[in-house]
Amino acid sequence: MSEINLPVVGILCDLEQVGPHPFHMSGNKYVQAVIQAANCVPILIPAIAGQTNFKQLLTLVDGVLLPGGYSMVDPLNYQAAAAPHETKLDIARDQTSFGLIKQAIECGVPILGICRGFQEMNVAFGGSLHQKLHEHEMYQEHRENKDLILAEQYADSHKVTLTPAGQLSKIMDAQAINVNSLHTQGVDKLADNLSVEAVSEDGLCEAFSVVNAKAFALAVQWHPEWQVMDNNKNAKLFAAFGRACKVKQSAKQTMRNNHG
Ligand SMILES: N[C@@H](CCC(=O)NCCCC(=O)O)C(=O)O
Repeated sequence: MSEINLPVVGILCDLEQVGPHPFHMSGNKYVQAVIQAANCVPILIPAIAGQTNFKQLLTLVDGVLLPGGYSMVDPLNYQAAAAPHETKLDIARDQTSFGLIKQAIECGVPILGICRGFQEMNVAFGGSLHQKLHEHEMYQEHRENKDLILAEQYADSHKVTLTPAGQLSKIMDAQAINVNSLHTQGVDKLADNLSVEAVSEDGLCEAFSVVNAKAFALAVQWHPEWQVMDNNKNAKLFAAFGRACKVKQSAKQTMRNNHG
């Protein structure tokens, strides 16, 4: 019988076409990481953009997880040229994410961004992305080889150096870690209110925190949810996120007790 008073984490969905119908969905590895590594209860947040009252929705959760996703963040969101027509986009997720991010930071709700979620947080605060890192000679290959089995796609791919005395370095108790890499887009201009927490060997920003955030507000370009319980550094990241969600839950309970 699981504990009955665990914090609740909202996981943002993709809006994906399955046959003739659009579905709101997210990957099981994110759900499992919230359960096993953050010790929280996962619920899914539909990508309904303008139909969402973000303030009301955030009263229902103690934390927000922005997971990865195969679609690209629409470059029109950061005033870049329109993506080629064959690009897989998810406008509904983009718009829902941007609203969630800003409201979560405003309300001091812990937020963890992963891969696409990391990119969304940068864009939400006015940053921009390289649309195709592999077309820039300064960057190494950051995409996965989709011909390989999943375990090889999500295997460690390169090293990142953690910002000394940064939040991530403290959480992970490390100066550098090896990470997997499954992304086409990457940070170009980092938003002004974000602080670098990790950098790849080629200089690409791979993690950041929100400056002066009221609560946990971190994002990473890699996939810490992948077999998280077998990776003690990534497990520490989710555990820190879970602890922050527990603090938020307790604060909300205190508020309810004091105000009826
Ligand atoms: N589409 C973006 C982000 C890449 C990303 O999130 N990949 C993982 C998708 C599958 C998963 O959730 O593990 C880009 O390519 O930059």
